[in-house]
Amino acid sequence: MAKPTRICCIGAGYVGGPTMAMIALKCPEIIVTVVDLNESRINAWNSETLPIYEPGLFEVVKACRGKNLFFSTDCRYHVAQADIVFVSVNTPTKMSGVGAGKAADLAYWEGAARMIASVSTSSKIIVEKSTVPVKTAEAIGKVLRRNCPHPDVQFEILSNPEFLAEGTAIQDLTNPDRVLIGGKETESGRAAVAALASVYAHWVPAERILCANLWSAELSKLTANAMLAQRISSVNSISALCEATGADVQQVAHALGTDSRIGPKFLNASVGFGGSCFQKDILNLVYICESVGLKRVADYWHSVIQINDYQKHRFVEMVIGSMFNTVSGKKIAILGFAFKKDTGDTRETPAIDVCHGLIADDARLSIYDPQVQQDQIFRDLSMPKFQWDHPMLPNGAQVPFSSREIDRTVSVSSDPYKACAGSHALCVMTEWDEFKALDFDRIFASMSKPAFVFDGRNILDHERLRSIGFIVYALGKPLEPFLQKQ
Ligand SMILES: NC(=O)c1ccc[n+]([C@@H]2O[C@H](COP(=O)([O-])OP(=O)(O)OC[C@H]3O[C@@H](n4cnc5c(N)ncnc54)[C@H](O)[C@@H]3O)[C@@H](O)[C@H]2O)c1
Ligand SMILES: O=c1ccn([C@@H]2O[C@H](COP(=O)(O)OP(=O)(O)O[C@H]3O[C@H](CO)[C@@H](O)[C@H](O)[C@H]3O)[C@@H](O)[C@H]2O)c(=O)[nH]1
Repeated sequence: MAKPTRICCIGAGYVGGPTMAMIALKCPEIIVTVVDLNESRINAWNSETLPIYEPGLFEVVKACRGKNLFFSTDCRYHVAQADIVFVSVNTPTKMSGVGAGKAADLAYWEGAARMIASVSTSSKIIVEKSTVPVKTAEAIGKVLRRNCPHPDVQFEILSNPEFLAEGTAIQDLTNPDRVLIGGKETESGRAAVAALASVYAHWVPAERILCANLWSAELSKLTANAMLAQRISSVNSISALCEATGADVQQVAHALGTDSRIGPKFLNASVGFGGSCFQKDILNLVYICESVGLKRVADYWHSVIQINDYQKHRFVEMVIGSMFNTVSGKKIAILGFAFKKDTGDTRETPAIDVCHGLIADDARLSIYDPQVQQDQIFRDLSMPKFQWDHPMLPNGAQVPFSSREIDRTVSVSSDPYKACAGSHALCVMTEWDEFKALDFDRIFASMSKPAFVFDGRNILDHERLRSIGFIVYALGKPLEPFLQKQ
């Protein structure tokens, strides 16, 4: 293929929007259009308030929007025009039927493929940007070929998984560790890989553009997420042992991380990992292993999720146990609801499970997050698991708590001091920088006594808090006498 001049991306979400904005910024001669069925999302991309919060994103979008970057709901038209079609639709965990609770739901992907086939009158490169099970390209190829009415139209499918993390998307896209492109080992496959590589070559050094076969690229993405999550579960499991023995998980992690074979990143003990990817992708990996008869391998990766669930339960038990085994009727401030700092995304945030655990014990929660709105928090707390990633499905599955129960027990505050006033305890759920700068003398004075801090992210100055008078639980750190079981 000659140098691509028109790119269309199906799916204007956390991946499609930022990745296409970066391509448009770096490749001014390419027309990039991001399409989505969700009209309000597209309207937001065309407005001054983008649909996602991501540091630096607005500046990139503003620099190209209306020049070579466009957002539209006219999916069929823009796909038909494109040389390269990225598919960046959601691939959530299946909620029902075969593989429910584990397998990836490829319904959105298949819908996109059928649409591409039906509107294409010219050959195209189709790029899997979504995270998909290994061998998806084969299935999608069949859908494309069987549904396209024009026999001359050829589709070359590439796997080009995305490794950006939310909150640092623009940084990650500007300076990626690597760009991975998988393609068929045929002449046309290699040509397609070269065409896509030429897009990234506008700003990514050649040695960081890795080429692989299709199945290796697909599997690398699932494995990368599984291994990142595995590091967190490993250090989180050790955080429990630290509390039991008087070791300090941050000191242990530092000692481990200075071994150049281990490295220092992704060793921060936490209340648990969240986000739309880790759990979903590990469950998908587990399902694939089970499907090919590798039960021992499936069990190994499943244990990463089990430890993550254990960590969240352990945190709830610590809160309730420390507060004399009951939080019934007690106000507890929840600082942070997003799954990590610098994002407003709440998908699979550990805060949901912790809040549910506390509500089950009849606590009254007062939640503050600088980027998450009240309606989102209420939706998350009254929604069944996995429903968050099915934006187009009607409601219906069973909810853990009714909306009425959530209304009765939860309030959301736009001011952290109001959230904490009158509370018995505050729980740090997200590592927002602004929490470190709060006036804890003022907060302590406004709280019931004994006043507890449960730091699920280890971001606060625990010694200072103790000197103010707080009882402090710091995850994976030696327990102060008040918190030790007799
Ligand atoms: N969120 C991340 O940080 C991240 C990072 C790397 C990879 N991924 C993967 O990328 C994919 C997309 O993730 P996301 O977070 O951007 O999801 P998202 O839910 O934010 O966005 C997906 C968008 O696709 C749209 N869509 C679905 N079907 C469509 C169709 N047939 N036609 C047009 N639009 C359609 C939806 O309306 C939605 O706006 C997933 O497979 C995910 O696992 C996500
Ligand atoms: O040492 C750590 C690092 C992270 N986390 C938590 O792990 C979760 C995930 O964090 P992170 O990986 O930074 O964010 P994501 O946006 O979920 O990004 C992951 O998932 C994306 C989607 O597949 C991939 O593209 C990225 O490479 C991968 O890092 C969050 O809850 C973090 O708080 C920890 O608890 N301890």
